[in-house]
Amino acid sequence: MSFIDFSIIDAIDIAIVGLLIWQIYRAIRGTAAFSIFWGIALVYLLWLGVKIAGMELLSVILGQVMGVGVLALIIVFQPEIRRYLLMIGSRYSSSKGVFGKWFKREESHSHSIIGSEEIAKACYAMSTTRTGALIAIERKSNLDVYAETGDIIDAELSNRLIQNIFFKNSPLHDGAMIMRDGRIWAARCILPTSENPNIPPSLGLRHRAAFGLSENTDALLIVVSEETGGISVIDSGKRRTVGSYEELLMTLS
Ligand SMILES: Nc1ncnc2c1ncn2[C@@H]1O[C@H](COP(=O)(O)OP(=O)(O)OP(=O)(O)O)[C@@H](O)[C@H]1O
Repeated sequence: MSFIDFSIIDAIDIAIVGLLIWQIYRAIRGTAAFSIFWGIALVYLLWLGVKIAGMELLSVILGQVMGVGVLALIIVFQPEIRRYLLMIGSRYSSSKGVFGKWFKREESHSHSIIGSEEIAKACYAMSTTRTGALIAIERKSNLDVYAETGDIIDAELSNRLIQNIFFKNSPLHDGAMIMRDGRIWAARCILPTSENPNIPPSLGLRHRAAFGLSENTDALLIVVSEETGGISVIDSGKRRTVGSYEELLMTLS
């Protein structure tokens, strides 16, 4: 009986396959790729059914379709695969290699943010005018994959330029601004939204996007609420509200 042969290796094997399927599901749910994935899964099930039923000709044809299907899958899912691999890379890469994950956060906290004064001035000004803003400051995790979703600016950091970007009528105001090495790297970027059920329902998509990036990377996020003018700093998935310019400057320095 095959059940008697069931070993710990088989259990690990099944667990890894389950985890892979779960990760694929998470990566593609809500996208057009999800429907394609289901289509292919159905063809695969049909192929298994046909094989069990002993229908030789159909089984050979569907087998060929499945063989070519793997290649077709890679082509169809190319953008998703690329985004996912980049996401994994940016999450786990650091100068310390694989183990960097455990060290980088602590290390990041000990460094002050370059240009913190200009950022704090801009955020405080936007808070008083209730201008919504979302700023992601890159640390060790590479944010290229997110910067690519928007427009690369690579401009010198200045209080006025930040305000100009988030000014309501500016074509760049929507989405997030990404900062790298003390420069404004990109604007109008789309960040992954968090699905954490513990985020207060009063916080909308801007805040959820900040939580989402913070959960996936070690970036420091600043959110200025358009609704309340409140400033939040989100770091390692934890939000801290900041009441004054001095407090924000202290948090960033
Ligand atoms: N995934 C995302 N990535 C980047 N920016 C986003 C994302 N989703 C929403 N935003 C930004 O957030 C804005 C909508 O914010 P929304 O009002 O839903 O959020 P909020 O957290 O309630 O913030 P506020 O307090 O400013 O209203 C959008 O116009 C867009 O600029």
